Amino acid sequence: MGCICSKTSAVEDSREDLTKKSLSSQRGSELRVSRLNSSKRNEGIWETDKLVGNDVKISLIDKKTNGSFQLRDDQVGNKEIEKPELAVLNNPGLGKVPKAVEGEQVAAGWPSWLSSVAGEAINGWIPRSANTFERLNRIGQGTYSTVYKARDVTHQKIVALKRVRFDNLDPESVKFMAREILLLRRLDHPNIIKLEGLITSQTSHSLYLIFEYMEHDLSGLASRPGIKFSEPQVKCYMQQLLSGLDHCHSRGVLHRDIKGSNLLIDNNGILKIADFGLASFFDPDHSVPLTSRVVTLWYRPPELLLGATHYGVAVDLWSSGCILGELYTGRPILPGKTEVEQLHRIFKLCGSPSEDYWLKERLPHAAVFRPPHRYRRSITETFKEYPSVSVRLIETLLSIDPAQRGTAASALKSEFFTTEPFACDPSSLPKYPPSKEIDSKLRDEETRRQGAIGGREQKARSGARKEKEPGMTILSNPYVDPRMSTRQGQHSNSNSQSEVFHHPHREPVSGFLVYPPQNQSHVKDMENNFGGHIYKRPSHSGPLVPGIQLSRGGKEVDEGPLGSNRINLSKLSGLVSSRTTSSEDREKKPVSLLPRKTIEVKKPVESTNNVLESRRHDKKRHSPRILDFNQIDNARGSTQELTPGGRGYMENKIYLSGPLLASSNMDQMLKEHDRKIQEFSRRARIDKSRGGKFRAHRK
Ligand SMILES: Nc1ncnc2c1ncn2[C@@H]1O[C@H](COP(=O)(O)OP(=O)(O)OP(=O)(O)O)[C@@H](O)[C@H]1O
Repeated sequence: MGCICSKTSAVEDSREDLTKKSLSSQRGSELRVSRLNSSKRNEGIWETDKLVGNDVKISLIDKKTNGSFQLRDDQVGNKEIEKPELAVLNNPGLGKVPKAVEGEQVAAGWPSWLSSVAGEAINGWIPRSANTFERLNRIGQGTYSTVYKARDVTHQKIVALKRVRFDNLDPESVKFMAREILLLRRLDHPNIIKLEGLITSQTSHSLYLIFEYMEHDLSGLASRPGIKFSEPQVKCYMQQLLSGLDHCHSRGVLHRDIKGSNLLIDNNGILKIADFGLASFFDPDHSVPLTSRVVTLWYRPPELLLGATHYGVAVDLWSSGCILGELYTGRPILPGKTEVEQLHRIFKLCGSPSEDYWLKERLPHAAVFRPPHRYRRSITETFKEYPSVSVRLIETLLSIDPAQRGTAASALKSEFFTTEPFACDPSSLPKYPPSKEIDSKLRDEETRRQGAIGGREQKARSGARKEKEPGMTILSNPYVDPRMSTRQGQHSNSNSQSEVFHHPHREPVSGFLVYPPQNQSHVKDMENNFGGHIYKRPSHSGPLVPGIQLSRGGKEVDEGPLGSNRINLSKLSGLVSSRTTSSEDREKKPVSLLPRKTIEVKKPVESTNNVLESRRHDKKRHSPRILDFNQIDNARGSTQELTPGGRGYMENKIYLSGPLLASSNMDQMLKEHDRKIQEFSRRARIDKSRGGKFRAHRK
């Protein structure tokens, strides 16, 4: 709650209603505005900016920071404005600042393409010059960025520089990037990565975000061989994650991409939420449609998979539940390869939604994704080896109904944190060598390379023998990812197709390791629950998983749910939540050999407050999609039937050669073949003796 009090000069201290008329008359004049944002009251001097026709679109400019916000119609006429900043930030048009400010920004060294489109994001800051940094090594490679370790020569400290990929000639692309900056500037919490500044120049076409340097990310730590997390350590990480999320949510920010590689950890055990590239402002009281194509697939809640466009904090809580499960089991708990498989895994673990849910939520893809039969919830059984308080928190966070997931604040008060063993102090955590997702990827690449060399040598040795074996089965399964063996210390046989959920304690491998098991029965449970599929680590960082179709730059070809489309489930991979799509991406035509069943999906109404989101989707190809949910149940663990990227069997190169003809026919065919050869050589001899030229086509 907040209120606009009065004009500073004329009506100081006298409250005045915000009517169209009063604001109109105050145009260009100063207002003193009190804003109450959660527990904190902010004061600023505001100036009315513009009125647009009869449609009241009133922007107020904060004179202190030059930030602006736009009043919604329903706020006009009220003295009290709740969280006014939300109105600005959900509206991409308000990244702009007045021309005069733009001029000042350019004079301060900002490039005009940035100032003209996203002036608000850089307001009050001065760009840092690239030559005050010494770039060291590359420490992160995302879909949308490359992250470097660097030395800030001016301040003599190590920082992380994130070079964001965007097209500076495309205002939408710039605004999208600017939103990340704007969001980061609004957040201030020990468990949220701090944006310290920006590097660019008037003539530069690129932009670097300067962050405090963090030695690890949770994904990197998890995949480091030999690292075992204790119960207090799991609680310590979860406490920090939920505290950071609580701060985001209380400031009206949804992260929308909580996953291990976005949870950074420093050498003092402090966890910070990073990567706000998919984050968005939201206002629980004035819900506006948002895209459902967010959150990396394995951490994406069912409502988003079902196409929800009105959602809130519960999406981040679901992802946190996945992280908690992962901390215990030592590996991702819902590693789907396609959206349909993801939903299937969710239903198998969390139960399928109730009749009420389908009726109440009316989700766009409900008719398409509704499973043919009901699934029983099996979280308690699946995690029965783990402390009951932890399982209860997993149960809450992984509720199918978003309303049942509670809030980050309520999770922080749960028995998980109030019963022993308590969360440990971050500073007491073990010190690890630098561990980043990129390190584990490099390790995995090396393993794969070694595997390939070994494979070639092996092939050379056995090649002659193989050639003499007609009808031999050549199986090449691109889904078998050598990283599996790195991460899990298992599946040395690359043709294996079954997922075994080894208990971390039994299997001394990398991952989140906690309690010793009492027995091994859960391993079987996990096998059962997870359908025997090989899992791949979803990543924003390019197609390390062979066979998963990611376009150039590692971006998924996103066919967002907005638009009158047909759904192609073989194509609905969505491991990555796409932010932009190149024209090249759009031209790619995936081949699917799956049986086709097409369904029309209605285009949801897009809010004007969500123009940025919708424009991103407008750019994307809206080609037909195909769906067959039932196939998942029939898949019996075979990855052939789940073809991310829609490449189908052909591109997976699964050749099953074998006797094509009955043996009696074969004898006859060989005899005929022999006869023809003899006939040809006889005619060739005759031709030669006649001095004529042998013509192969002669009969
Ligand atoms: N402040 C930092 N300190 C150290 N490493 C960092 C920092 N920020 C990011 N990284 C590393 O870079 C990786 C990629 O960063 P980030 O997630 O922000 O980029 P992205 O392009 O959005 O990636 P993604 O495709 O996963 O969304 C992280 O997983 C992390 O390992």
